[in-house]
Amino acid sequence: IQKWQERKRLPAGVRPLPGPANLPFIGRVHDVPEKGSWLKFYEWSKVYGPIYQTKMFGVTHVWITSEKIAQDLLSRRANIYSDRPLIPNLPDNRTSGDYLALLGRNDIWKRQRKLCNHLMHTSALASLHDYPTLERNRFLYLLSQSPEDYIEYIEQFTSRTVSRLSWGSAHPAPVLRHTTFGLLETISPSGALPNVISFLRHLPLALSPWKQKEKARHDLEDKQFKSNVGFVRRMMEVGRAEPSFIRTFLEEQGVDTGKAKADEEQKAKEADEAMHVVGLMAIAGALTIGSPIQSYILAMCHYPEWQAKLQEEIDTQLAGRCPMWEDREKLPLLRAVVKEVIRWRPPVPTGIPHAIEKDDVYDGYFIPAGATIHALEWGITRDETTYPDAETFNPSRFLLPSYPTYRSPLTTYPNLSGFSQFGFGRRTCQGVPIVEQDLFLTMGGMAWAFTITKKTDPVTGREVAVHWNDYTPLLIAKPCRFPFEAVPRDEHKVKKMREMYDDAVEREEVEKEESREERERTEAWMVEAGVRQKEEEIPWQSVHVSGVGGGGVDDAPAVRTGGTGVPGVAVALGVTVPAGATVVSVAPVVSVTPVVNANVDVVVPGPGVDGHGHGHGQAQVHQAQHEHQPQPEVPQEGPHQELMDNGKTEDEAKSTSRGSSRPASTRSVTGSASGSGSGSPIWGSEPSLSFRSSSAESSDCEERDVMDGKRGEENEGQARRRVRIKAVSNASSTIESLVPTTPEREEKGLRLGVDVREAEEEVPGAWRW
Ligand code: HEM
Repeated sequence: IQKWQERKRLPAGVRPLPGPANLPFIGRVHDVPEKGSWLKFYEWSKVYGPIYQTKMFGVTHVWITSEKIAQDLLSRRANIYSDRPLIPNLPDNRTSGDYLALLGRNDIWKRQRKLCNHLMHTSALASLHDYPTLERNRFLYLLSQSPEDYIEYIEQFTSRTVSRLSWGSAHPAPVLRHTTFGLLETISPSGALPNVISFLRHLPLALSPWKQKEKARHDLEDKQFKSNVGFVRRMMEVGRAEPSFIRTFLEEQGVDTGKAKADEEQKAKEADEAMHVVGLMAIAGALTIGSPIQSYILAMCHYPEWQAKLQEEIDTQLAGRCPMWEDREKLPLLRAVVKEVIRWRPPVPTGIPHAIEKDDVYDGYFIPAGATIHALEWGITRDETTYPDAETFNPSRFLLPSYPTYRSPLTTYPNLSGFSQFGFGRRTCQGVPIVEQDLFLTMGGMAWAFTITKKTDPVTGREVAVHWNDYTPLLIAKPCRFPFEAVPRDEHKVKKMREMYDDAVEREEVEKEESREERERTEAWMVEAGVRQKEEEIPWQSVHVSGVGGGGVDDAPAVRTGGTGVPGVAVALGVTVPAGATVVSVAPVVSVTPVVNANVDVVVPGPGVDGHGHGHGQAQVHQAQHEHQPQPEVPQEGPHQELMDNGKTEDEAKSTSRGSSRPASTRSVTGSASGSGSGSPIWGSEPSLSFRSSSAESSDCEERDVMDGKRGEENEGQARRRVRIKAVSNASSTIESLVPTTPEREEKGLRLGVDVREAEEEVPGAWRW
């Protein structure tokens, strides 16, 4: 019947679009893999041509793999091709006004897009207030300290930068990350079943796990957005608001009252709408930009020759300086690399779909009203007429006149403006200035600071394989974790990175204090939403530091003088201690109960403890009773229950880790929550307890994991860094006398030592805001 109806709709002489034969009702759903769906759609384009259709549960999907056709339809016929389809798992997406990018073509969308455009333009004129540089400087140093945590640091970079742009502060970044990735799941075809089996959307809330999850996520997001705007207002009142999209809006709207009530109501409505527009901009920034940053590292592993050329350009043009945004005219190759990374591995490979509002005919083919139109970005970037030898990463295509994509002058081109990867027509991406600056600075900064290479297996001496195209399956695709080395290029850069980081951290001090109220509030919401565990439920870890020498007690003077880290305490923190860092963290004495968990970074202390009879330290990791735990002052960026969440039973997790400290070099080895570590060395070149038990190739590559800390290496990495461990010495009284309890510490419930936060701020890699 459906086929007959469709044929009846066809105007005379017009053909239906080609495409694979459809099964009744489900169409071709079964053919589309969950992972890399764009590869399948691209494969079909090789069979059916650059515009073809598929059916899925009665909906017509049109796939376009030619930039020209995408322009012809989505840009030149924008009056009928600018709507958005309904997202079954977010059924009010076209009308609610919460997410501008998902709105239908209606007045709300027009109004919001105008505002978004204005805010973006204003901010771009002020060079985004240098926020990307500030965060880039922080990012480079963190990456240098722990390259294996690159995903975490990249996500921090993108979410913190866009939080600053949106609300003038980085404090909303952790919650933004959580709610944003939840939204990505909600709207992605592979993220929620109703998006594929659309009738599931009719299930009532009580019966729909997808609706329940989305509601909880949305509630949290709403509270957070309101809190963020409240924060900006509060700062404006005292004249301390940093520049931001919201501040621009509120300033222009005029914060003065004394107007007619109707005006005030109208203003409140407008402010509410602006809150959502800015929220969406933050979401878009937090979601997307991490993809090309990660793809850059992947590209450098496979194309070292381009990295060498890029380094040469930076070195010669900037005389050893780290690239700044003002240098862009001088660095065409860097701009070409940025563009080529996006072309080579499109961050939104399936595109964001449009919907057509009226029947249309293109090149003799019928496109029915209501069809979902996909500009398949993956296919568009593989069009050999525009991008010869498309599979190869080749920035030359934007720099040499022999290529179709060359454009002069090279002081301006290549750039990202008008690039197909940011969409078409009236729905084009509004965030290009942010993307351009973020990518220029991070990729340029990485090329300046590090040589990225594949790893070498220390046993076989062979290169460790790196995948080419194993990407996450959601709408925004990111490369699955892969191993690599990021070797600082010289000592000067190491020093410089530290200075840049210190400056960035210093700048944040005041801001942290000012946003304390909001941070505490959002922390409580995260707990309420189950993203974090309640403080009293957290299985606090305590580290029993015993033995002589480098084991801890003998190093107590370091605590007193604020000198180099104490080995035992360093273990307790779970972070690498850079030589000379002040690492002091002695938490209250808690009863030391059966040994349970050894999930910590093990730090071989650096200079400064050499003189303390190193080699005899033992670290035993215990689970503490937690009757009298102090409340932490600093909220964490992610869930902190992961330590005990690695799928291990308590028995499995029981372990005692012992070892001898190795002096001199500062070296981090990770210990695992599982395994019987008893009596085996945890320090040394071959740790018996390896946190990263799975190989990079077998890494779990689900986006969700990254945020929830449930599975996958990424989360293990986060857990390792975020867990709060309390140190207790078997000679605690000695330490207590060396580090007297202050009234302030007493108040916090801390009997001993300097609180953990102090050390965390000192040491990169610990959790932070
Ligand atoms: C690498 C990063 C990014 C990529 C690849 C990207 C790509 C895209 C794409 C493909 C679209 C859909 C265009 C269409 O429907 O034809 C889009 C829409 C949009 N993007 Fe981006 N984007 C990125 C970053 C950003 C950022 C940082 C912002 C922050 C302001 C942003 C804001 C938006 C908005 C507001 C829309 C919706 C426009 C509308 O529906 O009217 N994007 N983006």
